[in-house]
Amino acid sequence: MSKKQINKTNNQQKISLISIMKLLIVAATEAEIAPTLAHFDLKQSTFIETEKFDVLVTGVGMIATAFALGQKLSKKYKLVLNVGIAGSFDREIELGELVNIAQDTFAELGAEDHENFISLRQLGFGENKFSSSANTALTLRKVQGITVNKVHGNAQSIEKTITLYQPQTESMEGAAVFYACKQLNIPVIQVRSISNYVESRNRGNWKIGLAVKNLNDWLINFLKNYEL
Ligand SMILES: O=C(O)c1cccc(C(=O)CC[C@H]2O[C@@H](n3cnc4c(=O)[nH]cnc43)[C@H](O)[C@@H]2O)c1
Repeated sequence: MSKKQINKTNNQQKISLISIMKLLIVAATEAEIAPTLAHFDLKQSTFIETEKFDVLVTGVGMIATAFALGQKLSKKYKLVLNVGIAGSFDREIELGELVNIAQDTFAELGAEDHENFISLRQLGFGENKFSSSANTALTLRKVQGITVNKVHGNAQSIEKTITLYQPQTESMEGAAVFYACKQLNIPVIQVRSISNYVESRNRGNWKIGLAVKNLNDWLINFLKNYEL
């Protein structure tokens, strides 16, 4: 075989290896990852492919996330990284702090029983709590999250949710990403930047700009150091 043919074969092998070992970044909105896309000179789109990683922008909420992952998640990804902003129940976590969501629970899946709530698990319909599963070493605070359809903004419902789950954070997608990755046995991590406290709704208190900046500073650094 000539030197040229050997190089060609090696390049083909490299390309096929890359295509089966990629990282998939999952975010709900383009706004949450816009600085990272700009940094790597990537055009905004709902699905972006690069040599090292792909980016999937799902839309907000569990249904949009499940649909988008149903379309794009496959065994060619060796790791899924769910990123975004989130609310915190825990006042020890500062606004703008990044957290590693170690466990995430579908908080609203179940049945009301008068004043009480019966979880999906208690009803006997399967698990409602899912875990981050990657070995990737992250030096971020590990927290327990919940995933909701309806962002909390009422003192009474916040109290009930704290009693039920003792959560530290909430998002609208995390548990759906963990669930999809578990179905395909793909390692997954979720990193969120805290934009607001979970409290009686006061949008003026949210620090979205700070949370998005800190998230993207971290993500750009992670991607620069990420090896296939
Ligand atoms: O208004 C903006 O400029 C803006 C920029 C980037 C993102 C947003 C969002 O509203 C993102 C929605 C996204 O945020 C998560 N999130 C944030 N706080 C909470 C919360 O307290 N409870 C639940 N989810 C929260 C959620 O995952 C949404 O997908 C706006």
